[in-house]
Amino acid sequence: MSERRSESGFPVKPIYRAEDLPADLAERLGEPGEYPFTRGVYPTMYTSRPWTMRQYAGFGTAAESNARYRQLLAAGTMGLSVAFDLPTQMGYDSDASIAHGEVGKVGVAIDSIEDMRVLFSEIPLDKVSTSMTINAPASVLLLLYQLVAEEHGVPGSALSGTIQNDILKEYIARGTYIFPPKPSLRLVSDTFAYCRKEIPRWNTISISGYHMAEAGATPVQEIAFTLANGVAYVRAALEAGLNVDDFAPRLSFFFVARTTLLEEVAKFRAARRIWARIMREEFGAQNPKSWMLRFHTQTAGVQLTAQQPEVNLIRVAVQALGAVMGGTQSLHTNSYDEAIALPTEKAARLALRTQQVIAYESDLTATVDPFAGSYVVEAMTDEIEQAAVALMEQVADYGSAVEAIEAGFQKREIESSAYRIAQEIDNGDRVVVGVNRFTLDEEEPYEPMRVDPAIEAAQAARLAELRASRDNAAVDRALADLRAAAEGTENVLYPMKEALRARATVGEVCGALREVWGVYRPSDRF
Ligand SMILES: C[C@H](C(=O)O)C(=O)SCCNC(=O)CCNC(=O)[C@H](O)C(C)(C)COP(=O)(O)OP(=O)(O)OC[C@H]1O[C@@H](n2cnc3c(N)ncnc32)[C@H](O)[C@@H]1OP(=O)(O)O
Repeated sequence: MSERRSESGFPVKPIYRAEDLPADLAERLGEPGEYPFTRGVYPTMYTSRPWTMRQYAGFGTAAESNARYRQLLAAGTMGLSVAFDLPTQMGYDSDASIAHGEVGKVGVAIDSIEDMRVLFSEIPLDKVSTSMTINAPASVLLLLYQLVAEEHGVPGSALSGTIQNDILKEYIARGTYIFPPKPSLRLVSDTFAYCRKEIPRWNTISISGYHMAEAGATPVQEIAFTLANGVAYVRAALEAGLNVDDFAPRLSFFFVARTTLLEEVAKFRAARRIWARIMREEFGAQNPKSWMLRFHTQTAGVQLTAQQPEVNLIRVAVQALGAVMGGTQSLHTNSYDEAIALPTEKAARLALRTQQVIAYESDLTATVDPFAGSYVVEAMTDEIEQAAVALMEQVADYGSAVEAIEAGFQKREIESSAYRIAQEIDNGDRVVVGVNRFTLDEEEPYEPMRVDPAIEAAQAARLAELRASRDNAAVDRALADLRAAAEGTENVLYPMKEALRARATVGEVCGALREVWGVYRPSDRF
């Protein structure tokens, strides 16, 4: 049999022994909840509270998504995770010509405070933590959330949640960027500063490797490029005059969980250790919370198959086990039909049930970091750590993650990994059950859920009504204030909030910033 290799490309030995453990294992491990956090960020981990079960959802109108969130909460989900449609993610209103055909497709369409009000209607914002997958316009959606919470009588100090707000990986892998890197990083730093004062429990960013992994990154590339982006955000915030311990405790991360469970557990442990060291040693952070890498995990969508979709239930369970054994803080388990279309209600429920079985029927919440001391997992943790640190040094050789992005480095590296994976699937070296082995002659029919195309017209009508009923002169004045702040150095979130309160739309606010900051055009070196 040919030599087995891990996803990161290292040989995997048939047997690991005590001699594979480092001599200083105890030091590398530390205690749970203590530096370097190899064993997890909290001393008690799931023995006192399981991870947050947080299912990413959103489609169609705000009213439809609100109904799905309430179903999820009733089914036992512990936090919300909002998916926005592409026009919202790109900072365009539903009636913009560029939005045509995309309204409400991959997430919910949000144009103004009026949609946001509907989205969170009858949801207790002082109790539920809400994650919003929004990047270039992250500050805009966060302020809309805060405005709606204030209407519910919930102050910013009582809000908890996360905005993805990770623009650098958009340039590398996800694609929903608007502005060039420099003003984008300024917007990120402004958001850090704003949240520290106004919404102190908010996780201001979710520095994400997930999308790079979906694009083909290996586990080592995933954590190295993500942590390198993290370093770039920290530097930008320091350059903007913030103190490291004032914002670092609220940085969070987001990774994938693949079916290669052992390597994934090692990856999570290695990532925690690298980040702790960088924050303490390189940036001199004093607050232990600044050293903690807290992360959300999503099971690997790219590994799901349209063929025999029920098999995905099994894949997701294996992937979720890896996330839990790796110490995730929050988890989304994919629905088995996600490779085909938006999840149906039943599929979404089953995905959540997968987490509940792990949390409440298995013994994984009874003890912390079950793989500690495992010959293979400890060896893999060290191996991934070393390789990721070496790759981060390659990024640093460009100056920072930003210059490496501009030179196309991360994208090229990820693409060559993706090519290797595709070749292995094609030639059968990589087994994908139901696709290149154990196939059926005829697939069973499956009825996917579809979004009603009529919602585009409905959103456009709502917008026309909004523009007719608001004080447009007040909106223009507020947008002028926002532009002035963007031209200067004042924190843009304060005038932005006033514009949104006056019912400026997401598209208008982003449009005002586009006028000042311009838009990013990727170099053709990619
Ligand atoms: C693919 C798709 C796309 O491309 O469109 C996407 O991107 S989907 C992307 C979707 N992304 C997401 O959904 C991101 C989700 N991310 C998050 O929720 C956050 O960033 C997170 C990873 C830090 C998790 O936050 P969380 O609130 O759920 O969980 P935490 O671990 O912070 O726990 C909540 C509170 O309980 C406390 N707590 C928890 N466990 C313990 C314990 N064992 N002992 C003591 N305290 C504990 C924490 O300190 C915290 O309090 P306190 O707050 O007071 O400290």
